[in-house]
Amino acid sequence: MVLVLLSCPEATIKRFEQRIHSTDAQCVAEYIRALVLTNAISDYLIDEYNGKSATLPALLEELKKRAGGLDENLATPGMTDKYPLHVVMVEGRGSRFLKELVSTCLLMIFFSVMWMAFAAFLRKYVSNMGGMGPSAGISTSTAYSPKEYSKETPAEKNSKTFKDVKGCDEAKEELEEIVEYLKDPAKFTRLGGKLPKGILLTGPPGTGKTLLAKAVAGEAGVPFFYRAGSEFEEMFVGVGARRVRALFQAAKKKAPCIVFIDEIDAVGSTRKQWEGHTKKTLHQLLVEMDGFEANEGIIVIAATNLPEILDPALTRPGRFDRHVVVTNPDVRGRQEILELYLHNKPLAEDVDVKLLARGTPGFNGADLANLVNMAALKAAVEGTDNISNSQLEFAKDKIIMGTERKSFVQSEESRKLTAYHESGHAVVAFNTIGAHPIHKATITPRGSALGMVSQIPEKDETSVSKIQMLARLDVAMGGRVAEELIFGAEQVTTGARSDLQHATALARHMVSECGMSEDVGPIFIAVGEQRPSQDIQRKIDAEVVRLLKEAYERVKALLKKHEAALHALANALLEHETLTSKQIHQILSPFQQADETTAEAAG
Ligand SMILES: Nc1ncnc2c1ncn2[C@@H]1O[C@H](COP(=O)(O)OP(=O)(O)OP(=O)(O)O)[C@@H](O)[C@H]1O
Ligand SMILES: [Zn+2]
Repeated sequence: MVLVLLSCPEATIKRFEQRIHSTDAQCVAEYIRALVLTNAISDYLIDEYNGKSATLPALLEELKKRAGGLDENLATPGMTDKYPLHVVMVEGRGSRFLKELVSTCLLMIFFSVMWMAFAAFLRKYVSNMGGMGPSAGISTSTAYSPKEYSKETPAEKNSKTFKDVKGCDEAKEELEEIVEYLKDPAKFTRLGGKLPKGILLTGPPGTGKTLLAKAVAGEAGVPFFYRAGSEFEEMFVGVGARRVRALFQAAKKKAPCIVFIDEIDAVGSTRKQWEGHTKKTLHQLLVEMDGFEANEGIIVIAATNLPEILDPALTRPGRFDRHVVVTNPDVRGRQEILELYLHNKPLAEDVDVKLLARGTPGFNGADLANLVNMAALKAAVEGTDNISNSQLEFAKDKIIMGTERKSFVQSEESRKLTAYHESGHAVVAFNTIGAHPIHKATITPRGSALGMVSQIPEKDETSVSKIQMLARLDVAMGGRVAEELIFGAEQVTTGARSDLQHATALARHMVSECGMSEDVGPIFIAVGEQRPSQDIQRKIDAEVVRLLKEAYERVKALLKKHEAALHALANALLEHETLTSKQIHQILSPFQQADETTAEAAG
């Protein structure tokens, strides 16, 4: 039942007479009450009685009493506000009307919202096209129009300088000249200087290419226009080209300035030529590059991780003809980057940035920034006043291996097996000439690994000797051999899969790429490239197997000899879970000394 409060008796009358609500007794009563309140009852009665209204006053009196009590003024027009009429709508035709009303309203609202959303989408899309012109009736001031670009003067906002980029001194040196030019183009060209229009920064992701481009703009104090190549990619033909045009129009107004196009391979790759609109975008970019003089004060810097797939048209003289390589930082660079991000953070006494830099080979600038950030978060969560070595180590391991799986329940046998496996790697590394020093061993599961032994090279390696390669093979075998030695050949697990994968790849590399097998000879056969003859392939396979088997045998002999050390280390790992390089040395050194004295005694 729905109760509706109406202060308008006319509506009640109308609705009753249109028979759109129930006609049960209660409703009839309300109808009559409304008739009385509006004085319409008199007309009604006159009609009913064919104009005979003799009985009217009496009847009226009676109805008035029933409808509104005995108030004399009740039927007076204008009193309805004082006496609002409550209409009771009973389930049935009345409620159906209400339902219809509500559903019609809802439908109307739904369609209006849909229409508005569609209109907004259309507006945004069309305006993104970079200006259909006022004839289209849509504003051209979009994120990509020259107007917006010129509003964007990041010279003030972009406070990056060369001080914020570490570990790529050579790249910085090469860009120094550009900074000098941008500071005062007139002076530079007066002295006969000639500059490239376009510079291509190449190198792996996260090495600071974007940062470097920003620093050039920051050093010279000129505006920096940033666009990612993918932003020029659009569904509609011509949109990308228009955006390129808008970008250069804006840049010309702000010269001297830097235009930076990140991931230029998104528009300039040879692999995308079949896509018509990408071709148009690339063409527009070439037109723009050719369209300004080298001394106009615009330097276009583009970045890519994949220079080899770039369309040669882009790298032709007069376009991106200067290439600057930004490499992953070496150990000194890593230390500088770590110091840069750590300098404003409180550090515990035990933090050794140099060691941390040594322990992060392969990390790029972005990884190192991330490492420091993660360690700071960890310190905050643990509520310590400063960042400690263990927090930095935690962050490093997390980046290398994924998150520690502390909640992971491991059976005691599995823990024991992991402890011997990792100790196997460590004991071999400790006793093999050419192996990297051990940095840490742990049996805390992390990512997909149940444990790990990490080694740190003493310095960055540019080339690796055969003896070092063989040592790596041996260390990789250490885990599996220890499992077999302690638990028996039947009990070995799949845990050594990645060790074997690594060892096999290494052996193949030695044989087919580094000329480290006499049988195969000094030949280079890159995987997947020219197919060697079947004869050579057979030899390579045989040599790979031989190297692996020999390593296996060497390690077996070594671990048998050092079995006591293996037990000691495994037990320590089971007890402490993680051992530092110092602890490992303390455990293993006495055994080594004992071996030496027995050897001397025997000799
Ligand atoms: N050499 C470096 N010195 C200082 N910080 C760096 C360096 N390299 C990277 N970073 C940090 O990593 C972040 C990401 O680097 P950036 O975006 O410049 O790398 P990129 O080479 O352009 O990567 P991508 O190729 O993925 O675009 C930077 O904002 C900065 O915090
Ligand atoms: Zn292993």
